[in-house]
Amino acid sequence: MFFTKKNDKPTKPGSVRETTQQALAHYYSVPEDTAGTWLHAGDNVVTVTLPFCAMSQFDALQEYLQQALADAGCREIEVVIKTAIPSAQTTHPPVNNIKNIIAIASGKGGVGKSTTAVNLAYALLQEGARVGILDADIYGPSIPIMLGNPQARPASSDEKHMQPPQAWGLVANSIGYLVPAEDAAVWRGPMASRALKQILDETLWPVLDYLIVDMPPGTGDIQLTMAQQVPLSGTVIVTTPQDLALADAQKGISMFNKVNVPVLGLIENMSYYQCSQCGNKDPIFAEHGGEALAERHHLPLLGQLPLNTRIREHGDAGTPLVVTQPDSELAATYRDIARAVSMHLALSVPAAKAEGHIKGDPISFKPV
Ligand SMILES: Nc1ncnc2c1ncn2[C@@H]1O[C@H](COP(=O)(O)OP(=O)(O)OP(=O)(O)O)[C@@H](O)[C@H]1O
Repeated sequence: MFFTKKNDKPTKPGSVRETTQQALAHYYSVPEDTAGTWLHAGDNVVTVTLPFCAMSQFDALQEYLQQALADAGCREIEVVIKTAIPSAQTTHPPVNNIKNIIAIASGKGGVGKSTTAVNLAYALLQEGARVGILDADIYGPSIPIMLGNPQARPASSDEKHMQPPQAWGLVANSIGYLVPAEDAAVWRGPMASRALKQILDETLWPVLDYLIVDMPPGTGDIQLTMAQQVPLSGTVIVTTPQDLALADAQKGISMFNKVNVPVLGLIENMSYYQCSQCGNKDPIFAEHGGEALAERHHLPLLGQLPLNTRIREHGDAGTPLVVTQPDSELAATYRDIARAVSMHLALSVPAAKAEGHIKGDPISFKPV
């Protein structure tokens, strides 16, 4: 896939810039012109500024580029790798301090959308991005429990704006922090979407590369209104491999297409059961469902996650797996998906022309 490392190397000799450009294009399977826009070649230093987060690959990428330069006879060149994530263009005005809002959606309930949203948010954080999460699941907010801070309350000094709670470096806001569950459960559609917009606009978000929005399940009026109200850079659809979930995921794709929100790809959750004792993989639902759906819509399958007891246990305990077991194979899979989401957004959605909405310190915000 486009976000994984290739084993063979280009051998053509050339200047520092040309060699680095070719090697970088090869490493990420992108056109050379694209790789060229990420490069600055100075006298003895080449600086690569990636428009996506991929911190776990920095060492390997640096070594790969250095080797390509050495092979081309360019010696003693320092390779510096950085990340600068741009704001993607959106049809609606952006939210202060947020570069990109990515919705995590599913046509069907219970497919693991919230679990995926939380672990993906931490995986993006581990890949070097600044990340927040917004629980838009007004009727069933589960993010506070999954972050282990259901008692947290956003602080407010002016009764108008909220300082979002934090958990392990992730800033978060949720209707679950603000009103008792039984109150929100009886809200009608317009009130629920107004509440979401209000939380989004009235939270004092620090500068974020990505705000992950955990959408309510389904493709009804509420979801449609929310998708229209929030300036989304893109959406990721979570599905399981069964036919029923796939049919609903298809409806989700159509809904976002209708409101012109780019669908960045699919994540197949519970792709197979993985025994926690022996590691054996068993496709208990169905096989290749996500792959087929992705192919049909010309979308990337951004990753596949197993049905694994540890994922559920960590979600229930409020100790997200990616945070508490960062060295596990599962956490590495979430990071692969995070890099794929970030890279796909950077490559497929044009960057905004200006970033006037990035103001810095949220304390300096003027009341709206
Ligand atoms: N890959 C997985 N392996 C094991 N359990 C999982 C996995 N993904 C999610 N779960 C579990 O499945 C249940 C439903 O997950 P989650 O709440 O994330 O789904 P959802 O799609 O957000 O649900 P809702 O539609 O209610 O918002 C939870 O108990 C969660 O821990």
